[in-house]
Parts: sequence; structure tokens; C-alpha cells
Amino acid sequence: MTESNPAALARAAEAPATRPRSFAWNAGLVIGMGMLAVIVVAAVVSPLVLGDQATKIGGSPGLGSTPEHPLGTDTLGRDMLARTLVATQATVLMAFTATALSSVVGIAFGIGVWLAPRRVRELGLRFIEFAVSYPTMLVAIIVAAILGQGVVQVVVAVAVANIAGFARLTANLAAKISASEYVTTAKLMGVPTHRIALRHVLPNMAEPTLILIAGAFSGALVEISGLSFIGLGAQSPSFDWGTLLNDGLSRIVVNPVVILGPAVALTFASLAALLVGDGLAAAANPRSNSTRARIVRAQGEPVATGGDDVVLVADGITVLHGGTGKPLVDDVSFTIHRGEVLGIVGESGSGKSLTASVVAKLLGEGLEASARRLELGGTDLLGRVPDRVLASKIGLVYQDPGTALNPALVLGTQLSDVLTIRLGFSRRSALDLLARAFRAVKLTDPEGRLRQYPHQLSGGMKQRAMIASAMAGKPDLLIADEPTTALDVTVQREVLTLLKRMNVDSGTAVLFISHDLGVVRALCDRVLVMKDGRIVERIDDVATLSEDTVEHPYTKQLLAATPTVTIPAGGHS
Ligand SMILES: Nc1ncnc2c1ncn2[C@@H]1O[C@H](COP(=O)(O)OP(=O)(O)OP(=O)(O)O)[C@@H](O)[C@H]1O
Repeated sequence: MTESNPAALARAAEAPATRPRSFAWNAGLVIGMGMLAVIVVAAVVSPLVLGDQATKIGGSPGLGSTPEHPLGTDTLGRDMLARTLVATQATVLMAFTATALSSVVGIAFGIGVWLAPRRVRELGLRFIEFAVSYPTMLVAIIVAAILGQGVVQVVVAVAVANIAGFARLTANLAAKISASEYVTTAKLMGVPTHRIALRHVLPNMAEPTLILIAGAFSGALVEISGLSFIGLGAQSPSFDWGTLLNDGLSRIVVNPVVILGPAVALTFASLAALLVGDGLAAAANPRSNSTRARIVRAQGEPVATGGDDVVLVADGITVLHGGTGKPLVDDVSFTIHRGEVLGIVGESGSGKSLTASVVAKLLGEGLEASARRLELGGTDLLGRVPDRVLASKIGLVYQDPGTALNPALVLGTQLSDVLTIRLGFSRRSALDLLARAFRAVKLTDPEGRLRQYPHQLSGGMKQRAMIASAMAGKPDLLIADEPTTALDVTVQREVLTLLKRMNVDSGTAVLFISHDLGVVRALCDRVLVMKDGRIVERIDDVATLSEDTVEHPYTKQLLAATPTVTIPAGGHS
């Protein structure tokens, strides 16, 4: 089976189905669809218009290329161009039917295996492993030889040979989906198995499966033509591209032009299917083509001003939803000074993370962002900023260290990447630097930790490692997006203490995002309160913060609902 692009399949399978993604048309997909349209028109129209010409015996047999017969004639005087075009219908229909059969049976098998009881599942998985170990063409030849010659036999043979590929992909995808909480919950609530398969499992594997179907169709065209070429497929007077290739083979030396038609048609159709498959992969995952949304310079005089020790000036950050034009962040302005911790607090969906991702130039696809001014450490972020420069100026700490770290790589390998690739350190000096940074965040046995996998560290240790790695490059600004939300309360306190200490010791400015005003109050020098994409309150004096000193009802509400969190002064535990 032709798996058009395994990396694309993997990416499509990885993409979470939570937020609706935009479908981005791309050149490959448009060209592939255009080529497929040509094939469909040829398949429908040619038998009606050229049917007689393609089958009428007589005329001049064995001709080479002439103005009347550009691709020559066969030994019975039939026009090869007409025969090639007319054979499109039979060939494409056969490949289509074989692909449809193999995908339906293979997908049902792959999903069924994962929803079956454990013993049946083990047996099914072993069977799939066994089946995919045989080359598709070999299986197709064996099955066709058992079934005998003929169109139906060849279609069944190619379908059988391709089932294992579909079953393997869907079993792998279903393994991940059936372990998800929504499937477990559905099972516990007694939802029937077929309903779980249709409702939960199938829709979540649609993208990679579609891509595989396109690749399988391309493969089936070649396999069916191959079987017809060796005499197992369409029998005279029926014909497809494979039989035309076979007819032409005996005369290839004296009249090579007669095999040109079926050879070009087969290549053209396979290429069309592959382009559509890869195009679908790229369209389903727009990040594969463009990594980030652009941030444009907005008109108007900047109002936010800096000072001598200002690190970040953000003026008029606005983020619009690309499809609807709805503002998600609306004219947000702030500055951060050297050594300062600025907190952004607000409920879920208020635009905190989007604001931070504009600053880090990591805004996701489907969004339109602008700002009047965005400067970090004197660098204009609205112009072209090399990734190397950005990586040296900004450190990032994410919410869940469990998902921010790659479970398949030891810490030293993954955390040293940014230092070696972006900041030009040698691997040895990057590891030395990381070991020092690990020691600074009080991780015991730093050299040993660098050789460990993420699962060998606790949640708090992983977050310490992330902070150490973010600070190792001595950034101007550390962006910490809810860095303690995924941690339990005692570990949360440790991590906050550590952040404060790093901030005090190194003077690095910190943009700290949280939905928890208690945590923000304990750590930050100033606080911005966001609601519905806007800053609704600026708290400059955190020390005296109380329900009486704030104005906006939302801030009062937040304060009333906030337990007090304390961290030792200066962050020294
Ligand atoms: N790539 C995107 N495409 C479309 N909408 C998006 C995208 N990213 C974020 N949004 C929407 O923008 C709004 C603000 O999102 P943001 O992630 O900034 O919220 P937040 O305040 O950080 O919330 P949380 O605390 O839950 O992370 C939300 O309504 C979110 O659904």
C-alpha cells in the first residue's frame, strides 16, 4: 500500500480535535484536484465519444505516430489514443472499488480490534502485524492467482491486499482514542460499542484516514494495472491500462509510441491521487506550511512609552479571529521594566495567552494580530526578527511541564537543542550550562538529571527543569504562562519561590500569566486584569491590594474568591 506521506499522516493523527481548524487550500491540492477532474471527465466522456474508434478492428495495423493516430495503432488497427482514453473508465472504477472495499473493511477491522475484549484485541493486533509484513503486490498476485482471471477477481485481490494497511493505521489511531477519557466515560455509561465507534472514534481519525485513502487509490491504480499487465485482469474484449501496456510490450522495440498512452495515463492518475493526499495533509494542518500568524504594524501614534530600564513596550496589541473578525484581544498596552514581574490575570478565554503569544511571536494560525509598537530590549518585534535573536531574548515556561517535554528524549538532548541550534553553543558547553542552571534551581544531581527521561522526574522537578532551561540563555524576558496550574499546592509554592528568586538574582523581567489572583498577588510587582480581551484594571500597588483599593467589579469579584498565597520575601526559601 502506498502511504503517501507518513509524516503527514502522523501530523494529521496528532492534531487535537478540540478547536475547529481552518481548511487551508494549497497549490498541491488544487493541482491534484484539477488533474483528478480531468481524469473523471475522460472516464465519463471517452467511452461515449471514442468508444467505436477504440474498438473498431481494421484500418492500418501497427502504425507509429501519425497526425491521424498520434499514439499509433495496435496490431488490429485500433487507435491507441482512443483506447487509452476509453480505458480510463475501467481502470479508475476498478481502483476506486478496490480502495473503497479495502478502506471499509480495514477501518472496521482496525476500530473493531480496539473495541473488542482484550484477548480478541491481542489476536487481532498480531494478525494485522503479520499481514502488513507481506508486500501488498505479492498478496494481490497470490489472491488473484487463487481467484482466477477477471476484473472482479483482480479488484477483490487488490482490496484484500490493502486491508492490512488500513487496519494498521486505524488500530494505531484507535489505540490512542480509545484510551481517551471521553471513550472511557462512554464505555462506563454503557454506550453501545458501535455508537462509540461511530460517534467518538471515527470522526477523530478522519484526517489521516482520508490522506491514506488518497495514497491507497494511487497504489491500487498501479496494482490493478500490474495484475492486468501480467494477464490476470481484464480479459479481451475488455481492456484497461494494464492490458494496453501488455499489448504494447511485444512491439516496444519496433513501435515504442504505443505504450506511451497507458504509461502516461497511469503516471498522471497516480500523481493526481498523491497530490490530493499530500494536499489534504497540508490543508488539514496549516502549520505544516506556515508556522505562525504575522503581526502587522497598526496605524496611529504609540501611546505607551518606555523609560531607561524598560524591557518590553507593548502598545495596542489587537488579535482578531481570522474567520469572523471577532476581537479576541482588544487594544492591550503595557510595559515591563528590568527586574519587574508583571502579572496578567483573568478568567479562562480572556485573552491572556494570546497577548503573551503576540509578544513571543508564536501566534497560532487562523488569527490576525497587530500592534502600534512592540519592542523587546530595543528590538522592534514588528519587523523581521531572526528566530535566533528571538530565542536569545525570550524564555518560555508553559502550564504543563508534562506535555511541554518530549517523553521520548532525555532532558539533556531536548533542552540543549535551543542552546545549540539557536544560540550557537557547542553541545558540550550547552550541557555544562544546563547542568549549572539545574543546580541553580536546586535540582539534585544535575548531570544525572540531564540523562533522565521526563517520566523519571516529578511534576515539580520537570517545571524546575523547564525554568532552568528557559533561564539558561539569559533572556531579557521570561514568559511564564500559568506555570503552576498543573502542579499541586506545595509544589506550586516551591515553583513560585524559585521564579521570584531567579527574577531577583538575575534581574530578568517576567510576564506571569495566571487565572489566580492569589498567586499573582504573591509574586508580581504590578498586575493587569483582563476580561473579554481588554484590560479592565491596572493594579500598580500590589502591596496594598484589597477590595477597597480596586475599582472594577470583576476585580472585586476575583479578590473575594481568592485565597491568600504567600511566598518568602525575595524568593529565598
Ligand atoms: N488559534 C485560535 N483560533 C481561534 N480562536 C482562538 C485561537 N487561540 C485562542 N483563541 C480564542 O481566543 C480567546 C482567548 O484565548 P486565550 O488562550 O488567550 O485565553 P486565556 O485567557 O489564556 O485562557 P486560559 O486561561 O483558559 O488559557 C478564547 O476565546 C480562545 O478560544
